[in-house]
Amino acid sequence: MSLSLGTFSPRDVLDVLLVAFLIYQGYLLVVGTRAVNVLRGILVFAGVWVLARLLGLTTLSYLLDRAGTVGLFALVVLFQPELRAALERVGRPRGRDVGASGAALQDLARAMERLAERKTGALIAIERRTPLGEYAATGVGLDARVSTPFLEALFARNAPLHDGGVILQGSRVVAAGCLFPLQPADGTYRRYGTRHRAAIGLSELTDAVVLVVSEERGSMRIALAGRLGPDLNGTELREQLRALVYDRADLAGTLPPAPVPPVPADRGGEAPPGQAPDRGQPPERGGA
Ligand SMILES: Nc1ncnc2c1ncn2[C@@H]1O[C@H](COP(=O)(O)OP(=O)(O)OP(=O)(O)O)[C@@H](O)[C@H]1O
Repeated sequence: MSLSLGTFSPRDVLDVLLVAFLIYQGYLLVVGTRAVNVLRGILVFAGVWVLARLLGLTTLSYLLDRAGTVGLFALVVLFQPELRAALERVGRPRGRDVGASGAALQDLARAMERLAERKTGALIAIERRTPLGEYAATGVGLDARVSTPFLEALFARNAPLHDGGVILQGSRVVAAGCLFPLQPADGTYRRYGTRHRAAIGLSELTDAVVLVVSEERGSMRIALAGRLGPDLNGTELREQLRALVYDRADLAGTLPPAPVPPVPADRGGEAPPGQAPDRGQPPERGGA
């Protein structure tokens, strides 16, 4: 592309617009996921590299040059899930019912309430911009309308697909019995069981809104952007769902985090002074 205005053709404009569109789509794909942090790291790296070149720091520039070449390959490995998600998004058939409706919200919230009342554990991920195809592939593919009885039946004890997570795309249930990535057991949420850590883990790697009903406590919570929110009642759940999914808002920063239970001394931590153990949290377990 020529930089001279005289030779700046409509084709160049199209070229620039397409590149801008691709960059924007890439941004939409990674925003709200851990890839954003990696991108920030790359920007810092690039900044240091430019600075080293400007200042004529030959050894540092040489090292960063070499690291950059290797880094390109490392990026492909590192961003493999995001790259796969991007291709999946491009190849996704159009015209399916991927838009969520108010009726689906009510049915979903009602199902959550009923599951919580009966203390039936449940894990439901709602896809937003990051495609969840790779996680759906770990379970059983479905194509059903979101409805209260259907969701209740999926998680009913002894139901064949009650183990694992369910994935929703808009008003459709697209998979059940799925394996979500577990948040490491040595992280902030180490006192939580695997259902909660799977919810947090998926929300950390994608921008999905992940709902959890605790079998032990009958509580309803939302995991978003790697954080687990507090217990919600039905009204709060509906409000959050409407804002996060059905109005397509980006409220990743506004989800109030759940209080993190103190770590007992026998696990290398101490309860903060004067703080009583939080009996509202899932109890310690021997092995998840
Ligand atoms: N990686 C995972 N992906 C999806 N679901 C999972 C995963 N790991 C565990 N689960 C689900 O969580 C269930 C076990 O939950 P567990 O009791 O360990 O967690 P918890 O967070 O304490 O939840 P609860 O409060 O409901 O007991 C499993 O039976 C399974 O259905």
